[in-house]
Amino acid sequence: MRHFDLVIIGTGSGNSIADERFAGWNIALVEKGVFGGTCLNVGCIPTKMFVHTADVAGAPASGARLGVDAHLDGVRWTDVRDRIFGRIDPISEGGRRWRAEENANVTVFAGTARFTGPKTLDTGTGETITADRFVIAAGSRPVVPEVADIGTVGYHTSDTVMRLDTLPARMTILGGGFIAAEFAHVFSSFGVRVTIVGRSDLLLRHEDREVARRFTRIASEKWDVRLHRKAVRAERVDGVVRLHLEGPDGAEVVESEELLVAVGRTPNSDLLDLAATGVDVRPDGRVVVDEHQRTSVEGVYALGDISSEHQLKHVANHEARVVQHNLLHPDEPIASDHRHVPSAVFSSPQIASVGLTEEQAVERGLRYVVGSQAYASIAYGWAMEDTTGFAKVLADPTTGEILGAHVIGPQAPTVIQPVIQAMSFGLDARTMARGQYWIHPAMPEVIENALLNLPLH
Ligand SMILES: Cc1cc2nc3c(=O)[nH]c(=O)nc-3n(C[C@H](O)[C@H](O)[C@H](O)COP(=O)(O)OP(=O)(O)OC[C@H]3O[C@@H](n4cnc5c(N)ncnc54)[C@H](O)[C@@H]3O)c2cc1C
Ligand SMILES: NC(=O)c1ccc[n+]([C@@H]2O[C@H](COP(=O)([O-])OP(=O)(O)OC[C@H]3O[C@@H](n4cnc5c(N)ncnc54)[C@H](O)[C@@H]3O)[C@@H](O)[C@H]2O)c1
Repeated sequence: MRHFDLVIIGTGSGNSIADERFAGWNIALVEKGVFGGTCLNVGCIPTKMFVHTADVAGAPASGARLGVDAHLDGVRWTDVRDRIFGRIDPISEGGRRWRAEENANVTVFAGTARFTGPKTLDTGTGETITADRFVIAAGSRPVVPEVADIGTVGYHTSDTVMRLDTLPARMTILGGGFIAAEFAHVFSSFGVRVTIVGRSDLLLRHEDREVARRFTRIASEKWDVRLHRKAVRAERVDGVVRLHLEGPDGAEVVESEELLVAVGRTPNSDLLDLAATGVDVRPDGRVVVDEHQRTSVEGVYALGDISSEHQLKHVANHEARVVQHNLLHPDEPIASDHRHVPSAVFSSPQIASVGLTEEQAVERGLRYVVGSQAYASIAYGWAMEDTTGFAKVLADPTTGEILGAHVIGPQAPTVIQPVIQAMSFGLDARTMARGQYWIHPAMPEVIENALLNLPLH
């Protein structure tokens, strides 16, 4: 049985660990799918390439009210798709080849890994290996809900929907979270009629409620948004998917050519037989790790979607850097910093968030004040004639410590970054607002004004 210094399971964020400092280590990489993981192949990167294209496709429609009459002649779907994956696929293949052929100390196994004993791994290629150390970076996969006959209709998930052969006339999206919001924007901008079916009362319900309400209202004006619905059965009749729902008004059916399932992602821990090596797993499937990303077994680390409460690439990258350090310096381990994890939804409008929502501040019994600012009342937002965007900041009324920030509107993921910086480095709201120049008339003035509007003592 071959023995390695280190085995890394998953080539998403795990693939970044083995840099030149590991040149003297004998390393195995095990990957069951496409090299490079979710973000590169089916996640952040292609979705944002589609989102940018959708923003361009949507621009003519928004020009008329500013006096610019433009017309969208069409979207060449297969050209868009092939341009995007024509750029992505070679990166994935190049990364695989580099590891497999040019890294003398790395062996790549193309198989589904599974533990068969303590620090003993079946690589799924016919070879079982052992190692002193393991990194479990096997990510997550889309959940498919229990809806009768859903398996028979040829539904899509985010793994497959970006490679459709043709654009459907209509698309039903089951789920009301990140993926639903982003793909609704993409496909509707390309001319697809979108219906979103959600279980709860709001889209993006984990966002600050005011933001989720605003987004749900805007979404309902563009898309057919059906909330408080339970999908009970699916069927495909003459090429049309019929999704049977139960809702406040009883039974109803939504018809479309394609169904996209986007109801969350589950950690891939169940594929790994982790009990065989003694690694503890939570009831929700996440691998248990401490602040140093160490699992319950000495020398075995986990990172990213398989262990984190945040299924976000910047978190997985951060944790990979922590694991990298701790592998090299096990006696001086560093801890992951999960204090202020931001996130963004690249829909239309865009949303960004960091820290506590108002609901979380209430739940925790914290004293807080809110400063809000509409985009319409800062110069650039006014110039754009934006009518729906706003930023809100939550702070401690006495110390001015920033507790959270939520932005919905143009460039939200960029506009929020100074608040992430302030929170990370302990800058209070007053100092942040007054202690620096804010370029006039730039979009971050929406943050400056939200800070100035905080009723601090
Ligand atoms: C559509 C979509 C859009 C997204 N957009 C964003 C975004 O804009 N911003 C953001 O921050 N995050 C985004 N995310 C989330 C982000 O992609 C993930 O949080 C991140 O990629 C997780 O990285 P990871 O390394 O933990 O897992 P992954 O990148 O998923 O890597 C895990 C790898 O392990 C492999 N694997 C699994 N099981 C086994 C096994 N048993 N044996 C061998 N190999 C195995 C998998 O094939 C996979 O390649 C998006 C996700 C999706 C689905
Ligand atoms: N921009 C980004 O950072 C980005 C983009 C896409 C995905 N992601 C990551 O990927 C994860 C998965 O995305 P997602 O949108 O699938 O999950 P999500 O957790 O964001 O949203 C899932 C939604 O589906 C709803 N739902 C669950 N079961 C349902 C059912 N049976 N019927 C109808 N609705 C149901 C939930 O209430 C929730 O609103 C996200 O949580 C996020 O961490 C991030």
